Amino acid sequence: MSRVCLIEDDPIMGEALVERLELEGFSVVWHRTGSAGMRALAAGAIDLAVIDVNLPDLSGADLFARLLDERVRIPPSLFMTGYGSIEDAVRLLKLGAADYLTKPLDPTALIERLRALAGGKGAGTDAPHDTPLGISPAMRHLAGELARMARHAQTPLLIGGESGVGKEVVARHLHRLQCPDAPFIAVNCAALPETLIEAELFGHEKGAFTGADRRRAGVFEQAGEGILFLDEIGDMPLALQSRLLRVVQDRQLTRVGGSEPVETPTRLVCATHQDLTALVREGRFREDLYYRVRVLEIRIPPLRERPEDILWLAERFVADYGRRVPRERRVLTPEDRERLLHSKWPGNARELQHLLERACILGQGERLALDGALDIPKEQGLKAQAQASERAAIETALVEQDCNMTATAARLGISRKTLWQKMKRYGIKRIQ
Ligand SMILES: Nc1ncnc2c1ncn2[C@@H]1O[C@H](COP(=O)(O)OP(=O)(O)OP(=O)(O)O)[C@@H](O)[C@H]1O
Repeated sequence: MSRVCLIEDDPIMGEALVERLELEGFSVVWHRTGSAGMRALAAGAIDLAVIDVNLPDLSGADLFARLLDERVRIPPSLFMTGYGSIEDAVRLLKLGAADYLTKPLDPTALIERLRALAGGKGAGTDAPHDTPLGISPAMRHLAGELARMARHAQTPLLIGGESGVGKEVVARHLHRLQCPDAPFIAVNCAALPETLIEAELFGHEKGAFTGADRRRAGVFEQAGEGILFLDEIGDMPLALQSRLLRVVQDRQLTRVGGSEPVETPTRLVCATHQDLTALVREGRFREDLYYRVRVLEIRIPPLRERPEDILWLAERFVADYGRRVPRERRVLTPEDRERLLHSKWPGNARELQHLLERACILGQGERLALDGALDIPKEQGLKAQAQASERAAIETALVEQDCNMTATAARLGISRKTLWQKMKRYGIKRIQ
């Protein structure tokens, strides 16, 4: 059953719409202010939104723009505008709204548009936007598991799965379900130098080591009652594993150079693309910590094992591009879809995302340029693949930073000069 979020302040119209939508088989949550509606949309688990443009606290257009700024995954949204507010409607369409209907509203037209947006299947069926993680049976099941796990707010969770499969996306989804108002802090254990991990995790007291000129909270403390996401937990050095174990066991930590214990209510969510059992057998991961971090466990299947999600993800990535670069709205053709379905996606969702980003950037009009973007044959070896991935990263950063060279270079962690040289080498043009 499709879930509709109705944001409408008029009590009579609101009541009537709720009644009609429910009669038509939709499940409805009704909010009378823009801020309450925004919170509901940000919390996810909504398939479609119907939003009045004139709300008491903020306009529907501002609500939509704010959600975009916060990079919330917004469900297909229909706006209801008063007669004569066509400018608002145009602005909304440019921002990525699905459509608008003018008041006085024709409820039957509204239902038809909602059915079309729910995948043409109507309410009560499995719409493409039914879950925030994917439409495959595996991802639907996983979404259900996460909803249950969210109720056990202190139990550690281990997320397994190949690289790029969406482990952080799943952790963030759990956060939205469990504690959207508390922090979500992500740390990649593989990316931190060994000497820094301890202070980064547990914080340090003033004078704990050279350069520690003030007390600093570690990520555990920063996460507070929220979630600490430790990515690549298999790469954590053994010495630190025992410290982490004590913190998870005792639910308190001691800062580096300190002696006072500090309580930690944080939920630990760890992720790994490695086989932790094998690491335990090889003596590279502590067995006791292994049991402690995997009290709850989920494994995200690779994309090739859930082909139903390929086009679902693809549509989202293309729509994301359209939201970020509204003047360039691209649409997948049936041939594009066919080609995407036939790839094996060894790099999973991340590979699909990079490919589509690149194909959108290179595309023209409504067409994506899948040619070339798709053909990075593995036979060309690691160098060609690394270059293709470097090129995609540069193009993505350029789009995200609106082609601002300084910001793009900073985002990529390289100098402007290096960025220019690489753009020249790859023939990347600044697209304004
Ligand atoms: N269900 C999803 N919906 C939308 N985007 C997704 C989904 N799954 C993955 N992605 C996108 O794919 C990319 C990779 O996802 P993510 O970083 O969560 O993977 P990961 O498994 O944590 O990767 P790694 O093992 O390399 O850390 C991200 O940019 C993410 O936005």
